[in-house]
Amino acid sequence: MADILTPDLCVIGAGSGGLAVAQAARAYGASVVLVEKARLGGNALHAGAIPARALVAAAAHAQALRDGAAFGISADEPKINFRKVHDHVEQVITALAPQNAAGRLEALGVEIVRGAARFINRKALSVGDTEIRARRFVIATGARLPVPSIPGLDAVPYFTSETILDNTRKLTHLVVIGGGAVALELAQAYARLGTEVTVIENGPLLAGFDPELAGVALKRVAEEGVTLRPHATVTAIQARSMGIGVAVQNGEADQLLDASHILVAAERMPNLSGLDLEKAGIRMNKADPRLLLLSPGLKTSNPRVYAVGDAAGGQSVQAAVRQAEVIVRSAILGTMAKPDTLRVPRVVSTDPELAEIGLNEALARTRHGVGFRVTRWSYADNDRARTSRATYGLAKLITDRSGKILGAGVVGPGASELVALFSFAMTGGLRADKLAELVAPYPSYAEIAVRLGEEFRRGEIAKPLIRQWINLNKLLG
Ligand SMILES: Cc1cc2nc3c(=O)[nH]c(=O)nc-3n(C[C@H](O)[C@H](O)[C@H](O)COP(=O)(O)OP(=O)(O)OC[C@H]3O[C@@H](n4cnc5c(N)ncnc54)[C@H](O)[C@@H]3O)c2cc1C
Ligand SMILES: NC(=O)c1ccc[n+]([C@@H]2O[C@H](COP(=O)([O-])OP(=O)(O)OC[C@H]3O[C@@H](n4cnc5c(N)ncnc54)[C@H](O)[C@@H]3O)[C@@H](O)[C@H]2O)c1
Repeated sequence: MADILTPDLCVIGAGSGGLAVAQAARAYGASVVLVEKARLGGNALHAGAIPARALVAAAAHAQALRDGAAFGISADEPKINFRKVHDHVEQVITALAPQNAAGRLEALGVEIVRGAARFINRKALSVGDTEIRARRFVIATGARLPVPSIPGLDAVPYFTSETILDNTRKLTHLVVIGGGAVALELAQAYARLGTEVTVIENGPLLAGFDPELAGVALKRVAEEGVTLRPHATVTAIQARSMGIGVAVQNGEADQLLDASHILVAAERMPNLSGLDLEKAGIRMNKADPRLLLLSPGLKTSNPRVYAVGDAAGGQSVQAAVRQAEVIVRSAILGTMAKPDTLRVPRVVSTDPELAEIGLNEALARTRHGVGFRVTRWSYADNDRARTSRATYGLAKLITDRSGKILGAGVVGPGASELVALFSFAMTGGLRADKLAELVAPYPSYAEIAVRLGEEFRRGEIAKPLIRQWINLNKLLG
């Protein structure tokens, strides 16, 4: 070994999670070594959130032209130049890359080591000729997409939810395997860019999201021409001289689709291969051996080693960033905490956007039985939505009987911004009726939060005890 480094903290992986840990640890004055085998910035910058959002934005422009007639603006069917759409996506990545550039991180005092890390024992890992003996380690190696075992899939070329973001060609008929957040937003984006799209999902579409809210998003995706097949199975894939045959079973019925391309957008799993975890005494979860065995505070079975982000089973940038704070406090200050996963917003970037925080109705029913209230407000009753003809949206506020906000869900324009507002209210411990005191610009989507507060209050006033109190006050003059 040529070099031996002995930092306070060694972070493996420079994606959203690893970068958040490294920067927070430097803020506490800890010495940090960051190991990265590919590009700084990880999935979100190069093959996830950012390129996907940029593609969705390009597709929204195409759709706006089609939807213009209702606003008195007519245009021909948009002409899509896929090469230029891809250039736009690349330009967005290039513009954001300096935030994660080596120079910026080094200026913060983070030492970067290039290469693939692997543990050599419980207290050290190696990267090429460099040995790193750190006081604490953080596995921030992200996720990978295991290929579903579908007969014939290995014999045809296919995109994954990451590689499709590099595509520069028009696709004729894209068959999407998977019906989660990533699948649906890419399906709608490709349909808007002129591709015929069929989504095949084993179970329900957008599983885990409030079905009433998800239904609003899915209805619009289907109305725009995406064929949605929930509870369907791809049974076989056949290479043909022209295109790809996809055999689908949906209940009793069998169907053979003519696809030009396939997108695999099934679950991503922690990327832990090549780390030699057993040499560090790091064990896997018995219930699901694809996952690490982790304490609530994200420590592995080796107390020197933590995991963050997708490697720890998180599935979003915001989840990784929340976990990073908890890990750094534990590793540097020795405090015990655990990330509150429910406080992390869950978002689907379809149009309309879908966003949830905290408990949704189904989770509230499981945890609180009948001891909770759902307050709704429709975008049809919001003046800003009327001006944009976006009246199909819906917001739901979930509270306990005393008005404590347990969660919120929104489907409609600006859903993720609105959910950020509810997140702030929950963090500040504001009760639902306090939302009525928010002074929102007029007309704005933020007024939906105010209306939910007023609606909640109206429900309270209707309670017999409160009515009696009001009447008593009247009698007292
Ligand atoms: C298409 C798509 C769209 C998405 N959209 C969103 C979105 O809009 N919002 C959102 O919040 N999330 C979104 N996500 C999820 C989000 O991108 C990830 O949750 C997030 O990037 C995870 O960050 P991470 O740091 O855990 O992992 P990553 O960003 O994957 O970083 C892991 C890093 O570790 C490196 N690495 C791996 N093994 C080693 C090793 N042995 N040695 C050294 N380095 C190693 C990798 O090269 C990589 O750079 C999306 C995902 C996809 C696929
Ligand atoms: N805007 C955002 O913040 C944003 C955007 C995208 C994704 N994300 C995050 O990424 C997470 C992961 O999303 P995802 O969509 O990649 O994964 P997911 O796990 O939510 O969905 C994968 C789907 O594929 C299905 N599937 C698996 N194998 C299949 C097969 N052989 N045939 C048919 N269907 C199959 C599963 O049943 C599942 O519904 C989300 O939960 C979300 O937190 C966030």
